[in-house]
Amino acid sequence: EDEQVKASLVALMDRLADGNVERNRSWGWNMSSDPCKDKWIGISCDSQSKSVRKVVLDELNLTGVLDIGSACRASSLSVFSLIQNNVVGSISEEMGNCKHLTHLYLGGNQISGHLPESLKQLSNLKRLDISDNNLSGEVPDISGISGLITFLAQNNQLSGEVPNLDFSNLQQFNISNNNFSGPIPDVKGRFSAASFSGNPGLCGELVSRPCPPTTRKSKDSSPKHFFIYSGYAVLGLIVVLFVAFKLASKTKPKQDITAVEVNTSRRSNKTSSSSTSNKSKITENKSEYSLSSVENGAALSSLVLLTSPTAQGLRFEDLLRAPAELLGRGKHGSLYKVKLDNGATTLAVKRVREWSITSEEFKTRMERLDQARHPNVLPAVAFYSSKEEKLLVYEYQPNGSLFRLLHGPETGQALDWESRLNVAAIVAEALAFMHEELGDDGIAHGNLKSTNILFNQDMDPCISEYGLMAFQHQSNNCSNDAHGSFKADVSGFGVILLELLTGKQVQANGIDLAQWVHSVVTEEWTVEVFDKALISQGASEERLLNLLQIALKCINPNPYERPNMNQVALLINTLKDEEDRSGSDP
Ligand SMILES: Nc1ncnc2c1ncn2[C@@H]1O[C@H](COP(=O)(O)OP(=O)(O)OP(=O)(O)O)[C@@H](O)[C@H]1O
Repeated sequence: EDEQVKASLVALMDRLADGNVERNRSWGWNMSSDPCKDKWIGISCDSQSKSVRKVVLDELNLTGVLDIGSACRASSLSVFSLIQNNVVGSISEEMGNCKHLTHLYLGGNQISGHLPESLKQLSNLKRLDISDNNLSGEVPDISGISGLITFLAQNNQLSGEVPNLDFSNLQQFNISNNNFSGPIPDVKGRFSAASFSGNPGLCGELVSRPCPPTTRKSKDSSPKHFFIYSGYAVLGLIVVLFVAFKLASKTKPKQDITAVEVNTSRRSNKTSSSSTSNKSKITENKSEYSLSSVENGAALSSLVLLTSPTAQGLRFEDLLRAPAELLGRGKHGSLYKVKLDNGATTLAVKRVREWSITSEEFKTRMERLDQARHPNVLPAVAFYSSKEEKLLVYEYQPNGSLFRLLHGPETGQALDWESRLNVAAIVAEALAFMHEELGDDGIAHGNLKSTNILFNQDMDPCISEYGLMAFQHQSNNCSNDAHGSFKADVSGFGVILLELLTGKQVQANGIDLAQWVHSVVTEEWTVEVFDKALISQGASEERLLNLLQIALKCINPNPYERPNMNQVALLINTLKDEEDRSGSDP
């Protein structure tokens, strides 16, 4: 397999160099040497598996033809960068092989032709830069690439409508100087006219050009579109009929998409009888579910379903009846893993005690949180509130927490430096987004720590339990206003960075991690701080130190001197970009 990877890379370089460039012998890139061991120029490898992770060939004056499909045969390739060469050719459909790509930088070349449909298969893509080329045609529908944060396509001849992207998630976006047409979508105030200028066919408030009412009509009336839309209509009808059939076959009338209240008092008798009849199935933790308010049939107690599709049709009695396994008892409550529909759906139910918040306030908070969506923040799917207790229902995340990955039985070996930096960047961005969205509402995370960073099915980190607890640490953070709770999140994030850098637990054998790091740094033994696994993997000491500096800023004892999360995210992203672009690191 290694030989095949090598052959693909050599083929890639043969076409890139294409006889125009006197291929320097010291570059490597030949069948008689090894891309990782012999450090071919522009190649970075995973230090453990010795597989090629990055190809960065920026500014080498390459003038040949791009065959990115070849590079993607190096199966674990995550970064491909070819900025500012004079490479020609087009991007082939074979790019669909690049499933692991997170960064694709092709800016400043002479690449022509259409963007291939296979672009949409790059589901892990975070940054795409195709700016300053000769690309034409429409951009394929890449709305399914949920984690995309950079889309730079300026200075091409691309046409069609503005790509349908999640603008609330994008950090960089530019399609200026192309031939895009039609209305500019709602960019959530994140981008200015400069990102759209030089496209005479675009209209909308942002470019001060009103959209003619016929823009869509004329397009939609073509026979092709008629058939497409009739197809959709028939499909929609089938779905509606299927849903109606499903709903009719259930005993209870069901809920609508948005927050629907299920009054538990009406079925309290059923609940108590069914919970008795199912006792044998339920683990010993079941007693934790015997919510007194439900048993008493309190009129206002209800399970509120939020907008997540997982919540649809969820009933309180289903939760009560299902087998529940206690996962942990934290400071603020207990957490249960609950399996529904014979294990087809697994939920995590958090039971919070002693939270002095009225049911009304709690409801407003939960609904506000439901509106602030970020792909790396786990939303609650439903909640329940009574005077005595609150329940929060989340989707169960099968891949454990950052705490487990760093300190669990499998140990932090599994997480190399690049992955740790990636986790830091993703969590920082997600937290910065939430702070921005919920700043006016004063809702911070309130309890940020590595057990609350969970890995989803794609092994992407997600912040869980956001806004679940009112701010708890005022006394340590000198402020008791909402501002203080955001600064406490920054400090919590700083401690997570320390865990990533040191591989050590926050509190071990009575030693506090932050204090320990401070003392080692003060005594100028800084390198001693870092996780030995990172050093032996050959992680760049300079970037380890840079991340440590950011962590120390975040945990500054004076909350007013801590940066805000936007600043932190920017610093970490810059660091990550440096790492991604560093062709020479091991
Ligand atoms: N949605 C989820 N899916 C899978 N595991 C989860 C989920 N939510 C929490 N966990 C894990 O369950 C365990 C217990 O969670 P819990 O929130 O009770 O603990 P904690 O975060 O240590 O405490 P607390 O949040 O109360 O301070 C933790 O290891 C956490 O990582």
